[in-house]
Formats: sequence, structure tokens, C-alpha cells
Amino acid sequence: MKQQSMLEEVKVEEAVGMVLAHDLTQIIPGQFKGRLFKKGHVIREEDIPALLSIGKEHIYTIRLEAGYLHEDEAAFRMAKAAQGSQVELTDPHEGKITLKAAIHGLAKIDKARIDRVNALDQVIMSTIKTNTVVAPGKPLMGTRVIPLIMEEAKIAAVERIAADGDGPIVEVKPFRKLRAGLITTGSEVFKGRIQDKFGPIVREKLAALGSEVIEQRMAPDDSDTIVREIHRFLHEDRADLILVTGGMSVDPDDRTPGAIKQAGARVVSYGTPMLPGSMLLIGYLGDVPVMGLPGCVMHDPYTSFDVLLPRICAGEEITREDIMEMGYSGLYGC
Ligand SMILES: Nc1nc2c(c(=O)[nH]1)N[C@H]1C(S)=C(S)[C@@H](COP(=O)(O)OP(=O)(O)OC[C@H]3O[C@@H](n4cnc5c(N)ncnc54)[C@H](O)[C@@H]3O)O[C@H]1N2
Ligand code: MOO
Repeated sequence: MKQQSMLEEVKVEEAVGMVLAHDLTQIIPGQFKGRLFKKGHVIREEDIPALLSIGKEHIYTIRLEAGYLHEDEAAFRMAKAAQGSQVELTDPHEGKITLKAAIHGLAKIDKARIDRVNALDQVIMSTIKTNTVVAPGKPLMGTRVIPLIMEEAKIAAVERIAADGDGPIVEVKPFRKLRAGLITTGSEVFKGRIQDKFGPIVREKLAALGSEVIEQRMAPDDSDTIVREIHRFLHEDRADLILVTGGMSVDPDDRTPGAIKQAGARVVSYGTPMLPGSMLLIGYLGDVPVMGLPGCVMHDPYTSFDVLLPRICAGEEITREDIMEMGYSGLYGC
């Protein structure tokens, strides 16, 4: 097998661009004792005076043979291969680069390709979960190689995997500003027996993603009224999203799922394998999403609505498969 590198004694003036083979310590009596340069450091022109000042006229370096990369360069090539839109890279540090969100948006991370890269051994892509809402600066992925000197062939393999898919491995999708129509059902709210608690919460959740509730309309537990309000939001207000709250379970007065179907929606799923939020309905009227929101959205901080809303705001269409996949790791409470 070809030797990956060799230890070489070189004059410091000739060491620029070479890789330091071990840590170098500086001692200034009474003031400082510690590492001046770390093993693996690539020596720069400006390091020469500092090296000479600690009495080093010669140092051991590792010469990179053709076909081998320093850990920083290897990590950089991996990070570049994974980087999609609205993703920024940090500088390499100890062979690690972090990919960070450039905007507030929805992180999209391709698990299948991440798994293929991590199966290569000695190269690492460590990520957060796909479909996470991220703020600017939020770390999305760390890339690192394990040895100080890395075979280039392995990094080329990472690059081939990264190119073998639809779109990048990591990107952040921006949120669109959706105009949502909100219909609150429940005769107890409609008749003023209790005060509405759904409106403020739904408004807040939409606002947090840059969207808005254009109007909230109250409806009694009456299918025809709910259908009429859905059609008004769809045809008159041209809402981008229609949300119907309450009446989602099994009581005789729970009219919402029936009314959404009666309005002509193609129901993707009534019932979501996540707790809380299992009674949520999602469907489409043309390309306008319509959702039935169960009572728990009012009082539980994280439900199936919080999983699906960011994806809808990022312009994604929710499929039956998306719903199915929410069950695994979807148990939060209830
Ligand atoms: N036998 C079953 N019972 C329940 C089931 C089930 O599968 N089988 N599912 C439970 C789950 S999970 C949830 S979540 C709730 C779903 O509730 P609904 O969406 O049907 O909500 P409502 O019955 O309309 O109301 C529940 C509760 O909340 C009050 N409410 C409703 N809207 C408002 C509002 N806008 N402001 C303030 N308060 C509101 C309402 O008065 C009720 O007290 O069902 C479980 N049960
Ligand atoms: O839908 Mo309940 O929607 O699981 O708390």
C-alpha cells in the first residue's frame, strides 16, 4: 500500500504550507505556558517569526503525498458537497466545519444520502432532523473527518453521493407569507357561553412563521354554515390556507370533518399518528390546504399542527406518506 505521508524535518522558513506533525508549546516564564500551534496546523508565512521566537529553526512536518488531504480541506470539500441554498459554512476548526442556516426557514436534510456518507467510515455528517424550523445561525450539520490526513478518494466518494439525488443534501426553504382563513366552530363559542381560546393561538403560530390570519369567523355546530364559510374563504377571499377549529372528534356535535368533505376537499388524512394532535385532518380544495384542528391545539404547545404548518408555509404539499411517517417519534404526550 502506498504510504500516506511521511515525517520530515524542515527549516521553518521552508515549512510554509506544510502540516505540523505535533503540538508546539511556548513558555514565557511567569506569563504563559501553553500550546502555540496545534498538531495538524498548516504553517503560514506569518507563523515563521513566532516559531523562531520559541527557538524552533527546524520542525517536523507531515508531507502530504498526492492523493491525500489535510483534515480541514477534506471537511471543507464535504461541507461544500452538502451545501444547498440559504446555508452558510463556518471556517474549518480542528477538521470540523459547521453548516448554518442563513435565514429563518424550514431545514431540509436528506437522510438517505447522509446515511450513505456515514456508512463510508471515517467521514462524518452529523445533522439535525429534517423539517425543523430554524433561525438564522442555527447549526444544521457538522462535517468532520476522523484522521488528520485523509485519502482523497474517500472525499471524492462523498462528493459522488452528494451529487446523486434531487437537490442538495442540506438546504433551508424560506417561508411564504400565507393568508389564512380561520373558522372557529362550536355552538358554545358561537352563542357566547365561553370565550374563544383558539383564535389567539392560531394567529400566534402563523405569525411566528411569517403568515397571517386574514379573518376569524365563528360558526355553530352546523355543517352547512361551516361549508359556506369554507367556500367564502376559498372563492371570495382567495385564502391560501383554510383552518377550521374544534368539532374534530366523535360527538354528535362534531361536524368539522364531515363539513370539510362536504365542501369538496380531497382528504389526505383524517387522523394523524401523533399525540397530541391525533384528531387533525388535512385535505386540499384544489391546491389550497384545509385543516381541521382538534381541541388539543389550543392547549398543547406542540402538536401535529406544529409539525405540518411549517411545511405548508414552506410551500410543500403534504402527502399520505408524510402523515404515515409522523407516527415514529411522534409521541409527545396525551
Ligand atoms: N371518545 C372520544 N373522545 C375524544 C377523542 C376520541 O378519539 N374519542 N379524541 C380526543 C382528542 S385527542 C381531542 S384533541 C379532542 C378533540 O376535540 P374536538 O376538536 O372535537 O374539540 P371539541 O369537542 O369541539 O372541544 C373540546 C373542548 O374544547 C372547548 N373548545 C372548543 N373550541 C373552543 C374555542 N374556540 N375556545 C375555547 N374552548 C373551545 C370545548 O368547549 C370543549 O370543552 O377530543 C377528545 N375526545
Ligand atoms: O388530537 Mo388529540 O388531537 O391527540 O389531543
